[in-house]
Amino acid sequence: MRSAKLYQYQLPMDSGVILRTQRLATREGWIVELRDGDKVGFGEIAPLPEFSHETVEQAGQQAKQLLESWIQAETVDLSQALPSVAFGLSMAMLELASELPKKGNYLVAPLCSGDPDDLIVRLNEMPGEKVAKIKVGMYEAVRDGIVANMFIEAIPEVRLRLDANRKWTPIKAQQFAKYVKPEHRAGIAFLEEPCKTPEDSLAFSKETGINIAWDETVRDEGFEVKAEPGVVAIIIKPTLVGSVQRCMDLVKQAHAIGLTAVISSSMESSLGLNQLARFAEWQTPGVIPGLDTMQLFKAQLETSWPDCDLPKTALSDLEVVWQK
Ligand SMILES: O=C(O)CCC(=O)c1ccccc1C(=O)O
Ligand SMILES: [Mg+2]
Repeated sequence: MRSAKLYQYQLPMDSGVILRTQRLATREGWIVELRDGDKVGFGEIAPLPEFSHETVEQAGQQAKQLLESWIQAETVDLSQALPSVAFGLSMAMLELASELPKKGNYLVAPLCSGDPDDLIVRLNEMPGEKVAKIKVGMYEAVRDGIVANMFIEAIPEVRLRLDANRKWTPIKAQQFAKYVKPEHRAGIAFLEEPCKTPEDSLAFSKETGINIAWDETVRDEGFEVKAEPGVVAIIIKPTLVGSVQRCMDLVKQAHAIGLTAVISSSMESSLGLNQLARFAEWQTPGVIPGLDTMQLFKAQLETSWPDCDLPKTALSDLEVVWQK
């Protein structure tokens, strides 16, 4: 006997969270709960403003329709579903089928969006591989180059993941590269999406010898995983990409040609983030995921994130907006 519930959540965010052009004061989304006999599975559907093409309302609408068919039918076709809906529902189905392993990779790449000194402290405390993620392209390219150089000099074994989110023109990207000494360029594991177009990013990598990774490009229409000079990784943000199956296909294709696949957050609540940590441990073992986004919230939801002291809202405190 199947039953399902859709909960609505709103969680307060840290005051400094800016997404592209807007401040994100509250994170909003839906949690699905699927039950079959004594089995249960949860999933989070949370379109990210400025990144997802669908709104929270559209995702909620579609989730209700698909839940309706899940109650009635054996299988539900998620191939045409909105990415956030496909991800949340497929994750709930995976958990319901007891196919999502319990063990998670909570050793995330510390994200530096503020004071570089904080990051130095966190990196020194980090066991094993010292991987950090730094946003670049927000201020002067020259400043970004100096910051990257400083990190590599301070922690010689560091593996930086820099993320320009397609902000630079070829000239700006060159200005950045000029400040990273050639002998330090290996300290950059990769630079995500340096330029406004993939072509410019490929040219940048060729000219500078700095490895790059695709993130936005993975979500471009017609994207295919292929070997390209200078490209070493693809970033997979499941909420923006789609179903668990689609994400697993991407990981498999990346591995087949020797690329690193990095599972990354789209600012899911602690419930969704925990599932991503489990998904990352399962699908990309040994690779540090990009999940250091709990610090951007002021509250957790249902599942605790390791070592996080933020107050927690239980699912039972949320409004159930649909159930069958
Ligand atoms: O990838 C990570 O390490 C953290 C997640 C992250 O950077 C991010 C999170 C939400 C939306 C966009 C981005 C981004 O890649 O810029
Ligand atoms: Mg990015």
